[in-house]
Amino acid sequence: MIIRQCSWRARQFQQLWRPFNFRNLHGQREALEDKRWPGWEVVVGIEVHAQIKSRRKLFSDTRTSRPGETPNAFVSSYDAALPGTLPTLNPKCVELAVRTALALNSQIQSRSAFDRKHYFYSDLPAGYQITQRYAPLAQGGYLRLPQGGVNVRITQIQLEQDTAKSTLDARRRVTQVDLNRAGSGLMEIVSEPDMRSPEEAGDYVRTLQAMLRSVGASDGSMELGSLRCDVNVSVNKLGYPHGTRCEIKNLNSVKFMTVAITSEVFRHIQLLESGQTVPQETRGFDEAKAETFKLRSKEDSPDYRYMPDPNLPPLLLSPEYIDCIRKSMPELPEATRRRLTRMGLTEQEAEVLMAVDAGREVGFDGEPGKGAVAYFDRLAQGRNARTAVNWMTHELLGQLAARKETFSDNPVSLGQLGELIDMVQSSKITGTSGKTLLRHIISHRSTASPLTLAQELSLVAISDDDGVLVKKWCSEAIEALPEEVDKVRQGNLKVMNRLVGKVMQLSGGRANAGDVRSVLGELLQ
Ligand SMILES: Nc1ncnc2c1ncn2[C@@H]1O[C@H](COP(=O)(O)OP(=O)(O)OP(=O)(O)O)[C@@H](O)[C@H]1O
Ligand SMILES: [Mg+2]
Ligand SMILES: [Mg+2]
Repeated sequence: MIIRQCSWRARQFQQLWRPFNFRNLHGQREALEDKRWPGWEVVVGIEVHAQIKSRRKLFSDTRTSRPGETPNAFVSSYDAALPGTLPTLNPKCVELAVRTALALNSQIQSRSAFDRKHYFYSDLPAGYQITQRYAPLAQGGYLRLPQGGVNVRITQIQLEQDTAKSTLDARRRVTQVDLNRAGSGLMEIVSEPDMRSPEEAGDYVRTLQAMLRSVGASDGSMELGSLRCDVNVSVNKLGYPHGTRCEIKNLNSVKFMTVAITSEVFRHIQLLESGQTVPQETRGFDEAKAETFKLRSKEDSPDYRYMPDPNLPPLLLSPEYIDCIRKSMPELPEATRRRLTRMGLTEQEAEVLMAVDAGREVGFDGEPGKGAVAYFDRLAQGRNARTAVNWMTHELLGQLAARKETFSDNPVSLGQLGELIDMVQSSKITGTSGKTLLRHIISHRSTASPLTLAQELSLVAISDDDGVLVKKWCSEAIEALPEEVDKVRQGNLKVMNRLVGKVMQLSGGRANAGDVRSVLGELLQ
């Protein structure tokens, strides 16, 4: 009885401490030595700006645009900051930010508020950006990294406006401004300085990307600019307090981010080892040189003159509203992984489906996008999950990859692949014919039913109840390949595959490989 009580208490204690299980009593992570910089500890904190995947902008009902669309085509008078225009908050943006906060175990504030952050730059028509620096939408929380099981704590999640895009034309000495992006919704997700290596920072961003996509909040693409990271880096001697941070801006891939952190770490160590101090700076990253460069020092940093926005009332969220969103939350990556393996998929197969899913574009305003996991779920309904995953990963994804196409180009409807699998399972067509049929559907972008196509392409399995046809093809194969026959008779059973292949060729892929093997076996005895 006592033992049971103890283990119950231990479990409770463990659960209570789970978010902080890699920390000491001061809430800090235990320092680990890294061979690349012995004696030093690296500290990274990341500010992520994720574009909210909403149809409309944050405070106007103008459509959001993609990079590459006609410049200045999606701009309302509010987005251009014409005098007299007023903001109206888009509830879809709030909903997607709340989903994100729930997924990050963050406390959603029943009252949050909007501030103006002032600075003058060509990409900011109003001269200020509306943000939530002082009373953010959500505070606290953590993201669990699958590799190593580290929890990165979240400081806060705030809603804010995106800026316009300015491009410098050096030859003509002009700056061109495209207001399409101005006023689109962003979430700033600020992490605590909890990461301890460039690789861990990379894991954090990748895990966050997958989470944002799974809840439908953002496309989360660094390459396309829908996810932008400001990375804060500092170093300190092991066991000492954190050093001075430098913030690196404008990194457009996870790979460059890890390279930038590594080079920044060595720069800090070099400064400190030569007896200098690290000045707090904002820095850029030169991809060609793989090193960071100074943009501005802390002293030059602008005074943003924050003030509450007088045109926007506080944002009040009721517990009922938050509960309603909690109940309609899409499945998070960790839960998907668990569910798929419980369905009988190997971890590797689950990873393949989820990696394909992670690369997808999400739907607008939280609508489900065209995901590989959702496709698989419906394909597996009423069918064997293993059969479904084999067809989906090896055949469908395999054939698409061979054509250098991705799952978002997939022309095979769920109905078509389902029917095709059922035809193979009920031996209406052979597995080989099924693959041929799939290749035909993909290459011709055919929308016809697989049964009709199988008839047109003469792929329907032969009705050979007494096995006369199979026997005939087997005898022909034996006659055509005497050398192989000798080898099989001498006990080299691997060569049997060549005979089976020959029969398949003679039958146009319509013979059943199992039947062929047994008939060949009988004839060669
Ligand atoms: N010593 C440190 N080393 C590395 N990162 C740090 C350190 N101290 C703080 N950070 C990180 O720096 C970031 C600070 O972001 P925050 O948005 O609060 O402020 P900011 O960068 O001053 O403002 P802005 O949003 O205008 O860029 C956080 O992600 C935090 O974890
Ligand atoms: Mg910030
Ligand atoms: Mg910052």
